[in-house]
Amino acid sequence: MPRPDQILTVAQMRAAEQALIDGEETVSSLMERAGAGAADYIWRLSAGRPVTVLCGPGNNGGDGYVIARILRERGVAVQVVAPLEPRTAAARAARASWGGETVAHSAGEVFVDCLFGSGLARSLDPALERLLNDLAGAHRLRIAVDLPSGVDADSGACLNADLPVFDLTIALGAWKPAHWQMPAMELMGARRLVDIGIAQVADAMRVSTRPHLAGPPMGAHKYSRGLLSVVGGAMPGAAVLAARAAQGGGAGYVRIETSGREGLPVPPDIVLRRVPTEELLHDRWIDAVLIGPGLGRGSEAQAILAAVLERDIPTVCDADALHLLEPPMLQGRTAALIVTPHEGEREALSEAFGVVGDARIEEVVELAEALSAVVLAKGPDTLIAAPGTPLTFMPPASSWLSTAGTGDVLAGLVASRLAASADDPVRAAEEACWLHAEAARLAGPAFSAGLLAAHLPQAWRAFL
Ligand SMILES: NC(=O)C1=CN([C@@H]2O[C@H](COP(=O)(O)OP(=O)(O)OC[C@H]3O[C@@H](n4cnc5c(N)ncnc54)[C@H](O)[C@@H]3O)[C@@H](O)[C@H]2O)[C@@H](O)CC1
Ligand SMILES: [K+]
Repeated sequence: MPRPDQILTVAQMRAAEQALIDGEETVSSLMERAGAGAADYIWRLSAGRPVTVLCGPGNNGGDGYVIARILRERGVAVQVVAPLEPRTAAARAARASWGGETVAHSAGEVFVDCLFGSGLARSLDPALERLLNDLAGAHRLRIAVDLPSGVDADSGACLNADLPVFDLTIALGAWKPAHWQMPAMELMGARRLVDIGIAQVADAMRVSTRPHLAGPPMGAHKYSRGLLSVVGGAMPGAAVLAARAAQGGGAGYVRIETSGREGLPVPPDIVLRRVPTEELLHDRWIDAVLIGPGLGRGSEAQAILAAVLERDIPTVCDADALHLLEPPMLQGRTAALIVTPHEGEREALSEAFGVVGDARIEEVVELAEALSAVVLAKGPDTLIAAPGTPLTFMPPASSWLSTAGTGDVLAGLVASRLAASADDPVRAAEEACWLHAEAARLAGPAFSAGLLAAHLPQAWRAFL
């Protein structure tokens, strides 16, 4: 049985389809199944309203003719707009079985985009781009089949500057990377998947599914639930915020260690340890370390980072630490390392570690290899990469997370989950993202980072 969370590149999708065609299936039988699955969604959503289907020259267009035929059989008034003749045998057969006329333009209620799917090879020429936008603008409800036309399936790039936004995108057979990547994701509206019998592909990428988190067992104590040290630096507020979040992430014992002298607004339930740099983390019970939020970027900060990494304890590096990290600091390390860069930090890391990829997805994967670390590349389309492990895509979270300090909260959460389960850093990163997203949902619109952290205890309820 395929997992509904698998994400396939165009090449993997073609190979998986070919495997079915080498068996009992034909392109036409797959097209019939894909079209029927999409037609079901469209029929429900159109609720008796007339439907316009825009059909392109390839098999995505073929799906469109199947959808048009099935909707007409169910009594829906259907118009087909076909600016290009079908070019594949299966699409020609689907057009023949539709049998109806085609029109040059249509306006009304429901628009279905079957112009191009995963076979899009270049940007839409101006006439097609205009037609697509005109039709989308002339209908109330917009549905894209497999992918919105104009989107590159593998990278999530938009090949045209001006593409319409859809209410629903119906993915066929399996998710493609574009379904979970910006900027394409922003065009898709809600996403639904139609199963057409594609098998599970070995080493397929996946979209993260909601985890189940266990509460502490009956015999738990603060050390068994994980001891986390947050290393403070020049700007102590960020470390305190991260430590607050870490408490909400489930670690049993969260402390801040600092070699600085600055006054820290540390709440009474977070232990503060002031020690010289060479004595940082001198406690064999420490399960995980977080370093970076508020660390600073000077030579002192760099010395602290080097000393911390040398301790070879499971570590999360965020913020300033990502600008200071250099290959020699990781030599000889065996403990887990998680880095949590946003776009700018990821670019800095790529430069420091000599990583050059063609696209974000490849670059994140290569960065994980170069660092021998889990890379949590955060943003509206967060990716989690680890050496030798298929890439994980996180479903999008609230866009209200785009405010100062939410990265410190996420770093605290990742470190907290790592302290609780250092044997599986990918899982720790994933769990942290889910808690972060759920807390954002609960905190409502326009929240501050502090309020986000304050909602973590309630966020847990969604995963217990
Ligand atoms: N291959 C299969 O077995 C199945 C494919 N399915 C559908 O088929 C789609 C993929 O089919 P195709 O590979 O035919 O791809 P498309 O339907 O996306 O179209 C590709 C065709 O358009 C041309 N083309 C690409 N970019 C163009 C541009 N900018 N302007 C003008 N022409 C352009 C290509 O040369 C090719 O002829 C999927 O997205 C899905 O909707 C489904 O029917 C299920 C079965
Ligand atoms: K499409």
